[in-house]
Amino acid sequence: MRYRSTRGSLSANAPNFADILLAGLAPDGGLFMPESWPQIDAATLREWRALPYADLAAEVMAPFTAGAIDRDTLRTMARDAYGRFAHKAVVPLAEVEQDLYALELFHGPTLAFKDMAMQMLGRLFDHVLTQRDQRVTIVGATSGDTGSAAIEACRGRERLQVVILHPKGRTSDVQRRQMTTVQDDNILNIAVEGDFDTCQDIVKAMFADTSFRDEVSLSAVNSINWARIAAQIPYYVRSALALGAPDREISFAVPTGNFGNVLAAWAAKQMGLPIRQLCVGSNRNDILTRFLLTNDMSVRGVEPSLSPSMDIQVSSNFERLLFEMLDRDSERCGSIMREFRSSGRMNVPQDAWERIRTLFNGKTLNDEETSAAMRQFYAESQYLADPHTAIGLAAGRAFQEPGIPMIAAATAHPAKFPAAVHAATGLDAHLPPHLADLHSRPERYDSLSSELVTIQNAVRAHINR
Ligand SMILES: Cc1ncc(COP(=O)(O)O)c(C=O)c1O
Ligand SMILES: N[C@@H](CCOP(=O)(O)O)C(=O)O
Repeated sequence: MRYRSTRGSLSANAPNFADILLAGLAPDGGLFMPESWPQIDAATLREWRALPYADLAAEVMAPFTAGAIDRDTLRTMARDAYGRFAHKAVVPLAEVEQDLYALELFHGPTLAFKDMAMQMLGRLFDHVLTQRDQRVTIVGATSGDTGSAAIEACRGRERLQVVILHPKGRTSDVQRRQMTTVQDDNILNIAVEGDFDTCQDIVKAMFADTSFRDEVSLSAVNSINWARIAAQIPYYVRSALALGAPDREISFAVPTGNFGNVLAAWAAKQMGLPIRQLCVGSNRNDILTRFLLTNDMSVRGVEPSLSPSMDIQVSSNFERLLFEMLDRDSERCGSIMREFRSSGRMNVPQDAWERIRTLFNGKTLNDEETSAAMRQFYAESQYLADPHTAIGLAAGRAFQEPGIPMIAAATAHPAKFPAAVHAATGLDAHLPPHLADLHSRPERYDSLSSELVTIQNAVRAHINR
């Protein structure tokens, strides 16, 4: 499989999976996309019903890594990665109401769906870097969950230096401590004055600064890296098969921020999974749902909410969908994205917007509605949802159709957001034993302004120490 940028054409020496894993972002500022969509036929899908999760993940990812990493190597990595998960099904489905399911993606080491991909990414980086005898510096932006999952997956790996930028004071205490209490030498945490978009902009600016990018061998673990999306596709396949696909249609609801998770669901549809609806749930940072309703993609300031991991305005992965909806016209895609960057407003052509509307529905919940949904799911179904999951479940319920299972992505464990859970339900959500002493562990992080050179110097100092 070869890859191309959303802002460029497929060149003769187009990169393979290993190349794009290390590159993170395309040199022209676009996002990498596979040259074509692998197809899975119904007979194959039926055969996959019997596979354990790790083996299924290797099958689903193999066409994307073809030519760079073989199926057996992927399977070994996946067995190792998912063997550490706390639930033997890895991604269990809980029926919350009739035909409304929670797909629990939070049984990994850091209790959020990010572990699903990140546990694979840590191993993929190690494999490719060892083969090439190289080292890279990963700089990641987090609104709370990507950071700890990346740190957990990469800590102690000698070919990786990891710098994670989080918005100062805007994550939950549990989320911050999961990052800042890790003492491994190859990890640096920076609390940045600003919001998640500020952190994400800094990462993109570092990629645009080609001399810095080359100096530190910059790479990415955010969902701008296609490898993240590829590793998030298998759980959509697994859960749909568990409820009868490919012999019936399934719908998904996904709480959304950077648009990576729901894009993985859409990719599964491209590959042949019979997905009927894709519903996105937003908090008050509702740029995506506003766009779906009115074709208004205009950036407003990021506002703090009960679901801090979704406090995002610029949803990076939307560029991938736009590219497809423009029939892979990379010139048009690039010019729309550049204009969006300078004006804060995206002019999506009406026909592309209409195509997107046939695929996606959106629902926004403010904090009161999120709390009410958490309370209601617990009172009526004894399902304790974290605020992000509650938004996904509520969005799913809003668009349910009779006889079609609606699967909502349960993206975080309630114990990551104890204050919000307690306020909504009166319950205390306890951390599992491996994190039970989290609040007494010493923290270590730098606090810095959002100035690009300041952060670049901190990255240099970290890798040259
Ligand atoms: C718990 C949780 N739910 C939902 C999201 C939104 O996912 P995405 O950014 O892939 O849209 C995030 C962050 O990305 C998250 O951490
Ligand atoms: N919600 C994320 C934000 C970054 O998203 P990513 O999927 O692009 O890494 C977080 O928790 O950090």
